[in-house]
Amino acid sequence: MSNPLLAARGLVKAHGSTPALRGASVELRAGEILAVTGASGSGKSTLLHCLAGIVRPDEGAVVYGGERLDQLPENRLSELRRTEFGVVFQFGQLIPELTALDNVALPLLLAGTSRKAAQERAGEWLERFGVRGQEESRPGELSGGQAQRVSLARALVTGPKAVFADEPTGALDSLAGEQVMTALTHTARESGTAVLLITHDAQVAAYADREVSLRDGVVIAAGHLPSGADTSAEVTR
Ligand SMILES: Nc1ncnc2c1ncn2[C@@H]1O[C@H](COP(=O)(O)OP(=O)(O)OP(=O)(O)O)[C@@H](O)[C@H]1O
Repeated sequence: MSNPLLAARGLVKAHGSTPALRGASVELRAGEILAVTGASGSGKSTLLHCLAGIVRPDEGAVVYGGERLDQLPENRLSELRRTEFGVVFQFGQLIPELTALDNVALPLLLAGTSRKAAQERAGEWLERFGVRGQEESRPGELSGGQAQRVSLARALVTGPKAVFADEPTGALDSLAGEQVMTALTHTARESGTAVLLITHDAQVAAYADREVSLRDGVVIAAGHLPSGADTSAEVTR
C-alpha cells in the first residue's frame, strides 16, 4: 500500500468544553478522493481543519510528507497552506470586493507570480471550470454554482497536493451540485490532487474513491479501495 499523503492519528480536539474529536484517525492517500460523512456535530469540519493545518489538535498527530503538521510553527504552516493545500467551503468564501478573475489570481500573487502571469493562469482555470466570461463579475453577481466553481478554481490554481472541501455543494441545488462535483473530481483526477470531501449527501459521497464515517468524534467505519483500507469495519457501498 502506498504511503499516505496525509495521516491523522488519534486526534482529540475540544472547542471549549465541547468535545469535537475523541481519537479520530484517518489517512488521505496521494491522488485519492476521500469522502468524510457523519451526522451533524460528529466532528467532520474539525477533522478537516486539523488535517489542513487550520486548527491544531489538543492531542494526536497529523503527519504530512514526514512532517508533524500539528507541531509546525505558524509561518511554516501558513506557507504549506498557501502552496500545497487548497480549501473550499460551503459558501465559497470568495472575497466580495474582488472580481472572479482576481479571486482566482490571488493565491498565485501571494506565491510571488507576476500579476500578468497570475491573471492569465486564473483565466485558464476559470475556463476549465466553465466560468469563462465571468472574469469581471464580483461574487455577488454570480449564481451559487458559478461562485463555487470560481472557489474551486481558486483552490486548485496553485497545483496543490490536497484540496479540502467542506460541504462544497451544501448550498446548491442538485444540478449545480452535480456540475461542481463533476468539475472538482475531473480536475483533481487530471492533476493528481487528493481531495478530502465532507458531505452528508450520499450522492456526493458516491464521487469519492473511499469513504470514512465519523460518529461522536471517532471514525466508526471506512469503505475500502482495492488496495485495502486501514481501519475498522467496512461500509458496503
Ligand atoms: N468554534 C466552535 N466553538 C464551539 N463549539 C464548536 C465549534 N466548532 C465546532 N463546535 C462543536 O464541536 C462539535 C463538532 O463540530 P464539527 O463542526 O466539527 O462537526 P460537523 O460534523 O462538521 O458538523 P456539521 O455537519 O453540522 O457541520 C459540535 O458539537 C460543534 O457544536
